Amino acid sequence: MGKIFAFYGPSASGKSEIQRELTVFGYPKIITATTRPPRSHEEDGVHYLFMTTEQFEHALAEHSFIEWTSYNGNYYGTLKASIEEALRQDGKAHIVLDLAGVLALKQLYADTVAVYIGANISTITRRLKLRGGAADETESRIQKAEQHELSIEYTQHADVIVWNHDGVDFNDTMLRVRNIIAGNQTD
Ligand SMILES: Nc1ncnc2c1ncn2[C@@H]1O[C@H](COP(=O)(O)OP(=O)(O)OP(=O)(O)O)[C@@H](O)[C@H]1O
Ligand SMILES: Nc1nc2c(ncn2[C@@H]2O[C@H](COP(=O)(O)O)[C@@H](O)[C@H]2O)c(=O)[nH]1
Repeated sequence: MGKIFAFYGPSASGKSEIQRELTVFGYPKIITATTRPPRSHEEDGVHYLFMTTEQFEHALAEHSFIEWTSYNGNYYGTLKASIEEALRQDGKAHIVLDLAGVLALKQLYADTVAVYIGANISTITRRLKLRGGAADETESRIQKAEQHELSIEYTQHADVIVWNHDGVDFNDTMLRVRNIIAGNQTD
């Protein structure tokens, strides 16, 4: 049976970059679904399964998700089928969720490893402003980070914490993450 590494943390802490690198190293990514519009570089079936609200609500009515949430006015959810597929394989798969999603996954699959990817607020602010997009959404992401996602209440559920703010060499971040997945380091 496979094992799942669930990454969570504030916006722009580097979760997607880490996932991208892990797929290069052959670790399969579990793709979640969203109704958020794709960013300019994002592809359907690679970054997310991009759905219309109608498609998402239909899947919800069919009980296709093991968990789902609403964030900044968009739905996000984890398809039961994608988790089952990952677990059928013997390898180690990774997924990006919020804390509630991680806890829901852990409840179903107790050996899920929760990996918090953090970055300080100045890094988050800088990276989000660089990403561009709607100013009110950027502000909301910064506020969520400041008020919740950097708090001890949020980080305390992690099995392991990795800080990836400006000044941390991304190669070192990846080395740590790969060691965690290989089982060489858990704290
Ligand atoms: N160690 C690092 N040093 C410098 N820049 C980084 C580092 N890690 C990630 N970044 C950059 O920060 C930006 C945000 O990263 P990424 O999209 O992976 O964050 P995220 O946590 O997935 O964000 P979100 O939850 O908002 O989707 C990207 O432009 C990425 O290239
Ligand atoms: N509970 C879930 N949270 C999810 C899922 N897919 C992504 N996310 C989280 O949503 C926010 C916003 O993501 P973004 O791509 O718009 O920046 C972030 O915290 C993700 O980790 C999911 O299926 N379930």
